[in-house]
Amino acid sequence: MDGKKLAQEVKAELKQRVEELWTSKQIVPRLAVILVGEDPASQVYVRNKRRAAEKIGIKTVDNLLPATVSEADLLDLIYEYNEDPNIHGILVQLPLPAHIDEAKVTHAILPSKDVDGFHPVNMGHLFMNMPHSLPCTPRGIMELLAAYGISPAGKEVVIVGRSNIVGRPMVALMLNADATVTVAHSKTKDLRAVTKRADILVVATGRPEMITGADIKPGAVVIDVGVNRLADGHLVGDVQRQTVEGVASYLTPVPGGVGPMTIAMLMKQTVEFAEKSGQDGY
Ligand SMILES: Nc1nc(=O)c2c([nH]1)NC[C@@H]1CN(c3ccc(C(=O)N[C@@H](CCC(=O)O)C(=O)O)cc3)C=[N+]21
Ligand SMILES: [Mg+2]
Repeated sequence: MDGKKLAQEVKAELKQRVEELWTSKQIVPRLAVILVGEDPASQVYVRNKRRAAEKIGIKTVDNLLPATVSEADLLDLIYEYNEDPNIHGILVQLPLPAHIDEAKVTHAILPSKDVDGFHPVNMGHLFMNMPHSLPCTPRGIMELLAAYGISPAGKEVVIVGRSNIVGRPMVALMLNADATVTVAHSKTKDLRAVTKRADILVVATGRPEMITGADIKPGAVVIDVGVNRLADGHLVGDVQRQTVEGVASYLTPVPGGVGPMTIAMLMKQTVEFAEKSGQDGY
């Protein structure tokens, strides 16, 4: 499944919506991005986001804060953006340094500006099937499936990983799409028995190539969320491509699968927030 190509199509559509927003309301979508410290992987993502935004016509306001920044100063910056009517979305790149409480920071973002969908209010709305903002990676996966004509309705969906960023919101999205959902994780007893049941398998563990051809049902759709940089510099997913390719009906590549869709969904959500701006709260 070609996430890179679909992401390009999504971004081309967004560019048009951004132009229309300017023509009709003179609004330019603005996204505040906050990156703390100098983690090289995070810098790559922030750069990719900025590049994508520029092409679409979204303005990004980048904040590169030193790893030593205090939690209080970081919170103050978020409060400023919360109040600023020209900022439609706020993204704090995770992970944060150990001395900063990630929950406190993500909960400080106004839910209506929470482009990542990590705020408990947004997570709660998502689980009740009345979403305002959706976590970008799970949303990107749903759009990828839809683009390939794969409906989760009535399917056995197995999600490996239970993170707040991917696994848990993925449960809600799949349930909202009428799938039968199972979540496996590091304490699951017979992982292979569980993954082999899946019609659609979503793997988000951060463990390089942990899922092999022997772990999946023939014809399964396999979504690989992993982005693992190996010591030799090359990138692998959580799924072993060589052994899974021949068994699965569809597989998302790494790179070029879920990653580009994540960025496209971040852009989409920013545009949606800008389109809603000025309307009554939600
Ligand atoms: N608040 C927050 N929101 C996030 O959405 C968020 C975050 N923090 N912290 C880090 C993770 C990771 N993440 C990725 C996004 C795009 C690619 C991506 O585009 N990957 C390319 C390859 C890029 C490369 O070469 O390294 C691909 O898969 O083709 C990867 C990873 C978003 N995250
Ligand atoms: Mg885990």
